[in-house]
Amino acid sequence: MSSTTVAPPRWALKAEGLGRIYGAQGPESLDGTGPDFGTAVSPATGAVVAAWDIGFEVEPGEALGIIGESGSGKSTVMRCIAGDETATAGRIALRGVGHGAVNIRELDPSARRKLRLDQIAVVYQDPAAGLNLDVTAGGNIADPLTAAGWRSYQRIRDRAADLLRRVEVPLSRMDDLARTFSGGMRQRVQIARALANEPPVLLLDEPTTGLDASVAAGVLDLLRTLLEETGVAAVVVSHDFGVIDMLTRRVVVMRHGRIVESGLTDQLLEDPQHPYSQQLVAAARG
Ligand SMILES: Nc1ncnc2c1ncn2[C@@H]1O[C@H](COP(=O)(O)OP(=O)(O)OP(=O)(O)O)[C@@H](O)[C@H]1O
Repeated sequence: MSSTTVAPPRWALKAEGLGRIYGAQGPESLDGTGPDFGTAVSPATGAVVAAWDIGFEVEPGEALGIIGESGSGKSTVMRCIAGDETATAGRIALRGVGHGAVNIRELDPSARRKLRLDQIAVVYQDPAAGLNLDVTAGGNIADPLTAAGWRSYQRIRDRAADLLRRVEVPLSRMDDLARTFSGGMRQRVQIARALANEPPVLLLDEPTTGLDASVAAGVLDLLRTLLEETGVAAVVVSHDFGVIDMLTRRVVVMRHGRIVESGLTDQLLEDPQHPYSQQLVAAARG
């Protein structure tokens, strides 16, 4: 008897031909845009081709970096994967959804929102985007747990305490409002909340950009440890090669909405091929 069972893919997240155009859709908006033309704005229609033909795979336990200057489209890619906005082209698949056979871009909004409970978590640059500052640290972590069906008050509290311990926030602060926390502490609570339901995919958008250098270094250290320990598939968006170097194994370089180069982070830092990557690496070296 033949079996039609499909083996699950190795990757946890795959993007293929992903695109997001603001304004008129269609080929006439693509012409004259991208790195070769030095602009993401269509000369014909004025549409902004924020991201086009973006593709990559991320395996469990692996972190992929997306680097590029402001406006290159990296946050757009992340927001399309997170479901914060809708891609206008391409395919996004998760191993945890139909063994990767479903294009989650085509799910209805409520099914898409549900993925944020147990499949994809996001850490935003601004902790206020990922936390309710008028709720306690413990309450912020309890939120995704109760949304995912946790009911026992004690179990939720124990889990929140566990997570706070992991991100090195003193347990004595568990019942304080997030608003009373420093920037670095808020970011740690946001990370704890993102990890609460053990999502297979974690998206980090400039996770340390708003922090003082010494505080950022501590958060980066924590993230590196957590990425190693949890086996999560992570995408790290940053304009800073220091962050990408510390957290990721592979990287894609974006400019004017397109990928101009991709490869192993170490190799790309050592020997960038595209002139734009060379420029970014030279800038990072000071
Ligand atoms: N809602 C929108 N409407 C029109 N254009 C937009 C919108 N959001 C983003 N863009 C444009 O899309 C392009 C890519 O923006 P995006 O935020 O993804 O870049 P980025 O590389 O993440 O930059 P930054 O680091 O500054 O956030 C930019 O030209 C931006 O102006």
